Amino acid sequence: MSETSSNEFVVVANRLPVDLEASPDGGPGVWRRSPGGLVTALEPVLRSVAGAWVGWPGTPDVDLEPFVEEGLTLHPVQLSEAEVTEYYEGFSNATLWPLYHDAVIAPTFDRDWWRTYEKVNRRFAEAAARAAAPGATVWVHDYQLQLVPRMLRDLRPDLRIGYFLHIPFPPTELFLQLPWRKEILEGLMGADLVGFHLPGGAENFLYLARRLLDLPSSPRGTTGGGTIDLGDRRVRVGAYPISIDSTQLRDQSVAAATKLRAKEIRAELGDPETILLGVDRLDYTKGISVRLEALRELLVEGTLDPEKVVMVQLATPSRERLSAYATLRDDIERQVGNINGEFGQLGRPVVHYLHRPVDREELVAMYTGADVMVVTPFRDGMNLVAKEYVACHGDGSGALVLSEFAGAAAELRRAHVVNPHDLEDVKRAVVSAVGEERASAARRMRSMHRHVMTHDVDRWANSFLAQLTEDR
Ligand SMILES: O=P(O)(O)OC[C@H]1O[C@H](O[C@H]2O[C@H](CO)[C@@H](O)[C@H](O)[C@H]2O)[C@H](O)[C@@H](O)[C@@H]1O
Ligand SMILES: Cc1cn([C@@H]2O[C@H](COP(=O)(O)OP(=O)(O)O)[C@@H](O)[C@H]2O)c(=O)[nH]c1=O
Repeated sequence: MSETSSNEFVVVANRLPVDLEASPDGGPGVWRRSPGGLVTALEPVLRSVAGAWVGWPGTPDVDLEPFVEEGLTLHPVQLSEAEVTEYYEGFSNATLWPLYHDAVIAPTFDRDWWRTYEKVNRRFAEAAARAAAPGATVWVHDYQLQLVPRMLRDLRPDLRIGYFLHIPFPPTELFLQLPWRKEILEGLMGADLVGFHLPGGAENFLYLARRLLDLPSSPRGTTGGGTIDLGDRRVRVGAYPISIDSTQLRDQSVAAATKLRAKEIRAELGDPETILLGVDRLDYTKGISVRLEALRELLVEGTLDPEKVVMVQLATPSRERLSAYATLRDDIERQVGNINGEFGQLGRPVVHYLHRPVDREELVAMYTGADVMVVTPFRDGMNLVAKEYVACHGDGSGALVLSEFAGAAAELRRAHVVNPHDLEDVKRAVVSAVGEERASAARRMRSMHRHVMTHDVDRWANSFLAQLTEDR
């Protein structure tokens, strides 16, 4: 243990909240906000307790000392180019990511990738062990680091260790395909508390612990959770649906500057009657192609009028060196081109597509100005975008089309819920969201807004951490 470690609360995640973007001329590089919902959710939580964050700075082969960024102590973990290929792009994002998302594409099982995953998980565990004060609380996050809880406990039995999975925990028959299924479960069993977004994830985990590790559990509460007795200690398991900084978003959405920008955006889009909005990382789990195809068919049939409807699709670049992501980009851009070629006018495309990250201010203005938010993932752990849109519509305006396979659908029940595998269902939901009578649409939105305002990210973190730090 390092003599200087003084952090009472440490978060361990694959990425730091900021990414170092290498400079093409070999200069010092630029720090940018990291992509994805994990950072959106965790950053305000960690800032409020002035904790430390252990993670990869997003660029290979950079050796950095711990540093402080706006009150947060960041502990960079170095990864080589080969480790990025095998641990991050390989085992994390071409094995676990597709397998845990219902095998939407076929997962690859590669023994070298697995060995690198183990090696890198050990490095994260060692970095966390160095960063944590005696008796500290360490919160490990997500599928990239499932072996860390066990490794960290072996190094530092004095710590209290929590683990949270941000993506779905898969149906048991899919998890059973994994050649390293026992090792993963044993890795997670190093935690005092293992958390999932949904009760179904907790139930699947408890079933697999019984079946593969012969560890029976006693049920706890009514949300699929339970307790596994290991003899010398207990592992608690439960569901903790993540959320957003709802108050911050609500307040930002009603600020004069946001309202003005939302109006400007509508004008820049030609003041159409209806703006549909999609906001995603460019990922094959997000179902972007389905909503574009639904739009195309509705235009072909004449159900939607290209003079009156515009769609904005933001697609942040993601995992671009993986072939599945490169192919997806080509496919989406072809679909956008086809719709605009067929239905756009000079200077007035029907689909406005941006393949770059959009900053928070602009994003909130887009949420505020959009009439219908379309969220159609084939599978998604939570989908914070859906909650962010709802937080921005406290006045009852707007409508949400939401896949039943996003974690958020368990809470946002008054959305226009769709099965993204059923194109007719997606079309029906878009039409009903566009055409719904105002008073009825406002009742739906207000009810979802109340839920998001009372179930925010602080509530998520507090409920997890209260359980974690309760007497063992
Ligand atoms: O780090 P990347 O490979 O660029 O990916 C970005 C993040 O994507 C995933 O986010 C998930 O977490 C969200 C918050 O809990 C959740 O709403 C969403 O459904 C998930 O997909 C991934 O789990 C993170 O580790 C990545 O950082
Ligand atoms: C496209 C885009 C998104 N964001 C922010 O990213 C996260 C996305 O979180 P979510 O849970 O919906 O999904 P993943 O974690 O990516 O799987 C959300 O907070 C968005 O506001 C952004 O800031 N800028 C963008 O252009």
